[in-house]
Amino acid sequence: MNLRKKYEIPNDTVITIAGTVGVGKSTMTNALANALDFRTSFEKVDTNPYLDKFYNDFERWSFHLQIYFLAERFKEQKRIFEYGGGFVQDRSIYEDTGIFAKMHYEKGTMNKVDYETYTSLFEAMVLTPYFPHPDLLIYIEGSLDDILERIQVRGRPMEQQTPIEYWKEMHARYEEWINHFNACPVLRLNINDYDLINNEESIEPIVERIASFLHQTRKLRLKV
Ligand SMILES: Nc1ncnc2c1ncn2[C@@H]1O[C@H](COP(=O)(O)OP(=O)(O)O)[C@@H](O)[C@H]1O
Ligand SMILES: Nc1ncnc2c1ncn2[C@H]1C[C@H](O)[C@@H](COP(=O)(O)O)O1
Repeated sequence: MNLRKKYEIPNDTVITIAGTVGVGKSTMTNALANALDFRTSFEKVDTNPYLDKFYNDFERWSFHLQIYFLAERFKEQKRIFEYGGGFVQDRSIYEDTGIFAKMHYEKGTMNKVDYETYTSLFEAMVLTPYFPHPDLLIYIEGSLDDILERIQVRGRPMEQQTPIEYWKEMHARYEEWINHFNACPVLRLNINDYDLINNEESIEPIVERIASFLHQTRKLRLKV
């Protein structure tokens, strides 16, 4: 059944899914798009020409990778706009700068000049009135241990071989980042509160929460 109609979710809605690597964004993107009959926008991991190289040598490839991701996400943003919304997006553009680029700069694996070049490009592209922000960002959170286990189970060698310290640092940064994020409304979900793998039905209460959240934020926006 199309839950979008049941819960009166506008068909131009754009939902973006945020959260650390392995937390379950792609799984949520598929389940939600399926339930709402929306299109999906995924990060391309297998065809990314820099990702493997990046995991082997952060310093050498972090700038190239950030530019690649920025270009890819911007193209996706354009596609979403051209369709007039009705999308679930796997990972937000805000995480590229707020988590990844910042972390690599602060940890010394991206140099200052590259970081400044990247952030000025990001700001020119994203921090403009012409850039449409999503209607909702769903932030998925879970314990570090659960996430490390998921990374192992999923089995991308480049991630499995990365030291745990990297994921620990990222996990802590995500908590800090989401507590200050204000580019669009945020709905937080904990991975212990649903199980999309073993119980497909568990998407419905999530859709219900999304609907009530969207109706509230849209009403609030109409009032101001
Ligand atoms: N609710 C869940 N319960 C158990 N495992 C899950 C759940 N959601 C996702 N996973 C598993 O966790 C791993 C990472 O999920 P994925 O959606 O690829 O994460 P992300 O896109 O955030 O990196 C995958 O192996 C996936 O099957
Ligand atoms: N902006 C990014 N910088 C570095 N690495 C990134 C960035 N965006 C995604 N990634 C990596 C992290 C994962 O290894 C893959 C896919 O992410 P996932 O959270 O599994 O969807 O790309």
